[in-house]
Amino acid sequence: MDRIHIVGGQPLNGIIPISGAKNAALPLMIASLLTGETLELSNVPRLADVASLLRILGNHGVDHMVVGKRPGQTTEAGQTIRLTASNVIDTTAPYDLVSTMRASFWVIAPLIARFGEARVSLPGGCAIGTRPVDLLLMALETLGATIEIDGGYAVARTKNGLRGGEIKFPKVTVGGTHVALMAAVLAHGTTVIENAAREPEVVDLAACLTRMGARIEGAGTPRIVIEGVSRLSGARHEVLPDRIETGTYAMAVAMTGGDVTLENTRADLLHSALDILATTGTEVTPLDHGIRVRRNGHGVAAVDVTTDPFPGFPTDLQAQFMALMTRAKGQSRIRETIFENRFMHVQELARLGAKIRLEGDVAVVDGVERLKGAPVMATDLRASVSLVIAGLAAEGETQINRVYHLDRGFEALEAKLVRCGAEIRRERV
Ligand SMILES: CC(=O)N[C@H]1[C@@H](OP(=O)(O)OP(=O)(O)OC[C@H]2O[C@@H](n3ccc(=O)[nH]c3=O)[C@H](O)[C@@H]2O)O[C@H](CO)[C@@H](O)[C@@H]1O
Ligand SMILES: C=C(OP(=O)(O)O)C(=O)O
Repeated sequence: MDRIHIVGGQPLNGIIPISGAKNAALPLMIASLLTGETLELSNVPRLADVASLLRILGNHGVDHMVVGKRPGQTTEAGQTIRLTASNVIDTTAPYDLVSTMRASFWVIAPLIARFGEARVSLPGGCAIGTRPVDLLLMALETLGATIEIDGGYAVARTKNGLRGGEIKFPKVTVGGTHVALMAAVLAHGTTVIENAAREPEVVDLAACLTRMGARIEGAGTPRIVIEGVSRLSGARHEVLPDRIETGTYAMAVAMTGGDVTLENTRADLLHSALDILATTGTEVTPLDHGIRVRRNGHGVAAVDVTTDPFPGFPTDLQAQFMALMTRAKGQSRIRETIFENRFMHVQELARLGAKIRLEGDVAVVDGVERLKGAPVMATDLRASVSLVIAGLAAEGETQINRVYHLDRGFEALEAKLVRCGAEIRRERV
């Protein structure tokens, strides 16, 4: 298993290109199952999760083609992938493929909507809580699917197709909203989703589905109304920038000091995180095609944070923000409200000298003057990158083990950081 070595202490200066969003690309790829025509997605990030999902879609019979580079295109440009589900041969998504990744479970929605049946293994994904799928299944049942759990699989069936209905989510769920949307676009009649997730990735999926001929209103608000259509067509769609990658590098610059322009991204995708970052004393300037992040000389102020569904502070940036707070001046309280077990980075940050104590769903971080490099273990995707951020500021060498988690969500992490002056390298073990 690969290891990452970081020698901390260098400020970051330069340009970091931001990739397409993993959490948008995955549901968009899954949406290709809704039509027999070709869906062309551009700005798709080169990530392990994308490769895993291509395997899952391939198993259903979806053909894919990665389009070659165009003249003038840099290596930083995301890939363009054409997906064609004209010949779906299998509506089962098997355990060994689905268990590595949460989003793969969402294939259940287009499969039941278009083919009237789906047999999908219960999912895996980052071990940050129990992560049930009851609300996803409730949404499908509301639209008329019958569901049973059989041998670790969710088996969904419908005799005469899905029917529109009123789906009321008792809590905000991103996956639930994606599933409800993908099922409702091909259902007979009108579906209303109440308490829908407002995340930009939901809006991106709705935009793509609309291009494919779906009739959707209200995406980005808590109430989405979908008028089912009998068929969808192919379309071209560009995956939106990754707001979590954007926030991660912004926090890295706040941690090390320096001056970095994050290119091909949008400040409006992560206002709450950027506002919090500005309160820590980091200069954040939205630009036309990116965001400039600067911190020179002054230290980082301690700020309290509570994670919340969009537009609140994202849980997927909580670990990175905690890394930043380990060196803040004073005490910060970080409350995690989305996942019950998303503090696995705490004990690893402690190896670097961080002072953090847990009080239920709150991590109390007392900023220390300096961190010292040590061997640490990556436990999940965002926890892993929080260790990278801490390592970039720690004295001496930090060695991060189990980095395959990072490869699920961060494209060319080392290359992007090295170009800005970081001393970071991967050891192939
Ligand atoms: C691939 C992807 O896009 N993953 C993101 C997605 O995960 P994911 O879609 O899994 O997260 P959800 O928004 O569904 O989860 C929110 C909360 O609802 C709970 N819940 C969810 C479904 C359900 O059927 N029952 C239930 O109780 C979850 O356990 C959690 O406590 O949104 C999360 C919250 O922004 C992010 O951290 C993940 O990065
Ligand atoms: C938790 C995440 O991914 P997944 O939902 O795939 O586990 C994440 O992207 O931070």
